[in-house]
Amino acid sequence: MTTVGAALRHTRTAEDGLRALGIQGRALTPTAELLVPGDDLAFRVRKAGLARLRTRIVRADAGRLESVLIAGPLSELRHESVLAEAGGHTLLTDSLRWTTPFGPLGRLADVVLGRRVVLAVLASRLRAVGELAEEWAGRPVVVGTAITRGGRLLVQQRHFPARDAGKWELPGGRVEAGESEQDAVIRECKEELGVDVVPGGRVGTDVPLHNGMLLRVHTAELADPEAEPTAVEHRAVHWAPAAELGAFDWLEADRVLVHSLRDLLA
Ligand SMILES: Nc1nc2c([nH]c(=O)n2[C@H]2C[C@H](O)[C@@H](COP(=O)(O)OP(=O)(O)OP(=O)(O)O)O2)c(=O)[nH]1
Repeated sequence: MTTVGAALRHTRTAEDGLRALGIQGRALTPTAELLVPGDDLAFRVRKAGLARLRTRIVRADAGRLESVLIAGPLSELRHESVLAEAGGHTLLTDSLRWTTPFGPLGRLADVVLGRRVVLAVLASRLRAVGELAEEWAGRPVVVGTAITRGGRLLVQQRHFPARDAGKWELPGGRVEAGESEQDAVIRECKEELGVDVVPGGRVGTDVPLHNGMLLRVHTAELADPEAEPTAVEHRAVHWAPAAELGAFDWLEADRVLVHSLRDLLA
């Protein structure tokens, strides 16, 4: 489900899903490939007689992507995509609510044109999400660990390789052959921080990495709450409150998880 969640947040899904129908859509925030709250999308929808629309992502976590209209010829538009596990599959439910400002005539255009376009866009987007999620599903996984204590998150500063030196990340590393993700979390935290942790659930969506792997973050608590993690392989470790999380010079992939990590602490 978290891989589907990542595909749903990917700018390629938003753009390709629409392009297939001759609708031009583009993410206005190209710095991240996964959309984060605050990112805007711009659309030009000729088929429905609508000129330009601009929407803003207001939520992007493991189970939900939400956007609202911020400019365009509708009085209101809200799009929610909700993911749920269903018998080994991931179920995606889309709901779109919009209001046209043109009275009865607008409502007629809605029924005749609007709904048809919306359904076609959703079907095309669903295909794009499925393709991307399938492409990522076989990737090797890097686990990241969100260790929390007293409303703070443990973050660590990399020492190497040179291009990442000074950047901040979560403890973790590659899952080895035959190892479960939870076991990898326990092993990496022992190696990197010298502490035992108890893994919990998941946080945020997966994040595709440029090296062909998939970053997947698990929550964890210290087995001994009094234990002090130390920087065994890293330059520094730090317990960060939610308000500090936006200020770190994160590895690029972690940046798109900051809002989910903040929610975890809230
Ligand atoms: N551990 C960790 N790795 C991350 C994060 N974000 C991110 O992009 N990565 C990338 C950096 C690396 O390309 C890859 C895993 O790196 P690593 O050096 O921690 O993994 P490892 O211990 O298994 O690697 P190695 O030293 O055995 O070569 O994942 C993160 O938050 N934590």
